[in-house]
Amino acid sequence: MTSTTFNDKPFVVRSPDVTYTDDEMVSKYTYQTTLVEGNVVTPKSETLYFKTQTKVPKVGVMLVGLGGNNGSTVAAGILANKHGLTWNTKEGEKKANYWGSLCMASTVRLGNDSNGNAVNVPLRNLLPTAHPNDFVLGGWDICSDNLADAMVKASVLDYDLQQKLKPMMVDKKPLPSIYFPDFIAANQSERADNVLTGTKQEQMDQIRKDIREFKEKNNLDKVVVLWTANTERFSALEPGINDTKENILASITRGEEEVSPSTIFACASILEGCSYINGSPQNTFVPGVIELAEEHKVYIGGDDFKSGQTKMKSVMVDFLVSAGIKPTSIVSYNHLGNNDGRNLSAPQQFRSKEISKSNVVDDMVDSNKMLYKEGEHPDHVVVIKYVPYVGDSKRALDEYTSEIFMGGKNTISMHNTCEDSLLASPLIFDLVIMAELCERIQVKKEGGKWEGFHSVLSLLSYMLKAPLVPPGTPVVNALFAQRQAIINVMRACAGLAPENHMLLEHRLKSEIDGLAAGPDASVEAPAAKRVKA
Ligand SMILES: NC(=O)c1ccc[n+]([C@@H]2O[C@H](COP(=O)([O-])OP(=O)(O)OC[C@H]3O[C@@H](n4cnc5c(N)ncnc54)[C@H](O)[C@@H]3O)[C@@H](O)[C@H]2O)c1
Ligand SMILES: O=P([O-])([O-])O[C@@H]1[C@@H](O)[C@H](O)[C@@H](O)[C@H](O)[C@@H]1O
Repeated sequence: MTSTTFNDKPFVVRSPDVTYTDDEMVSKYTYQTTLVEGNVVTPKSETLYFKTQTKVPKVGVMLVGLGGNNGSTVAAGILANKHGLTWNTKEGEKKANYWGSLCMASTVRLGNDSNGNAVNVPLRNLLPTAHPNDFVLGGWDICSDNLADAMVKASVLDYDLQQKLKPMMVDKKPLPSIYFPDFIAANQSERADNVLTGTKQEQMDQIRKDIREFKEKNNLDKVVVLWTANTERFSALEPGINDTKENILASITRGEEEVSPSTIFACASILEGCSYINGSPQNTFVPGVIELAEEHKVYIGGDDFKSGQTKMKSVMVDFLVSAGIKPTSIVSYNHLGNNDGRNLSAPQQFRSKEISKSNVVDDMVDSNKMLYKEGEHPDHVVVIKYVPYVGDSKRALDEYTSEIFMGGKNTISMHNTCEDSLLASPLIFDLVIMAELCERIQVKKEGGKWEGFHSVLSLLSYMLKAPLVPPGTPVVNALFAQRQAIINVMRACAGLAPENHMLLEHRLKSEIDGLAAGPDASVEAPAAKRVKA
């Protein structure tokens, strides 16, 4: 009976297709796909080379909305883990961890040992990745509260832990931010005491200056900027205003009304060469911003953290449809009482969220034309109510009704208490870790030139409700397909075949050669050292 083993040490790949130097690794990879033309199917393969810079840089993270529930919880989480804090609760002592982070707390099957046992490793060990404990955190908020007060106001963390963290957070204050009242709920105005003034151009220039000064003051190799501020209303897409990179920058210079704070933050980040990630549902990435990112070869990713209720929906619908069961009605209700919920109680902000929560089933439904006719889709309703008493502890109630064999019906009802910030904060770590890693990866074809991924970093989709993808490419929402994409790209960079789950070595009568340990299994992996990028 084989079993699984766990190994958290960095590994070295012994292969003629993988070379290591002091600061990079290069893998030769055969990328295999299948071309379908009518009823003719042709296996295709292309030789690609992946080059990964293996020295982990010093990373700064600047959060827009640093003083919010997510922002203050991210700050608290890093400090608690960095200092190895424990704290008392009525259930006993708790210890800081990064649970809920794909990179920091999930494992992947690396392969089998010579006895056929599966060897599982931390996902983050597939390649050298940044560690959140090493992140230098900063950012902006329209509210001037210091992070200790913000943490208390958020009421997310246990009291004893808050008490231990307060001294470390009381001197941390968000930078003043861009505030255009029309883009978020009017009920947010009372907290807007930390705002920039001046023209839109002057405010963008200030944000750019903030990024440069933060990088210089902390001796950083790079900065990643991430929006976890309030959900904005959608921006109207207007030719001449935000349709091209030239027009969006000219619109900012002219002070066009329709340019949102989040779009200005995105442009500022791109112009400073910083990856920018949108954790909220608004359409920050108007066409002009995407063009600007492509021109500057900067990564952008979004939209809207996929943290709890929607994450479960992307699993449930994938399970049902891939089992040949036809969901016909999906009703998603939740109530929450945090400031996010308060902002979402306004119609335009709710509409932004309704869109991102609704589109998550489209790809799975479209994939099965045996269940759904062209254009047919389940009834799908999203309801969000603001109930102050429950705070950050969002209560999600979902009902999935499906048609099954021979006219039967199946109904699945679910109650899911999502501690929203404790589920979203680990995703913020993952988004930054993966965006930073992708900045260190280049790909080329045989005889081609090295280049990065497309500026729209769709590999981040696992963490997001409404994945932004390169124009004209497919959106994948199925959660485990998204996870496997991350794993297999990391495996390709390491020179390893994609995980195919076939396990033929356990399914055939005869042994499969090549499983035995190689001539020198004691080769040490090159230690990943942080130096200036
Ligand atoms: N599980 C989750 O928590 C989850 C999941 C998906 C998406 N989101 C989104 O993440 C965002 C943050 O969620 P939260 O619970 O932390 O909300 P929050 O209201 O507690 O925090 C938002 C913060 O942004 C600040 N802010 C608003 N406009 C700003 C601006 N222009 N510049 C800088 N700061 C600004 C607010 O003052 C506040 O401190 C929301 O848009 C929410 O929809 C949250
Ligand atoms: O849990 P999830 O669906 O991924 O995401 C959450 C929503 O359920 C909730 O309604 C909203 O207030 C949060 O901002 C977040 O978007």
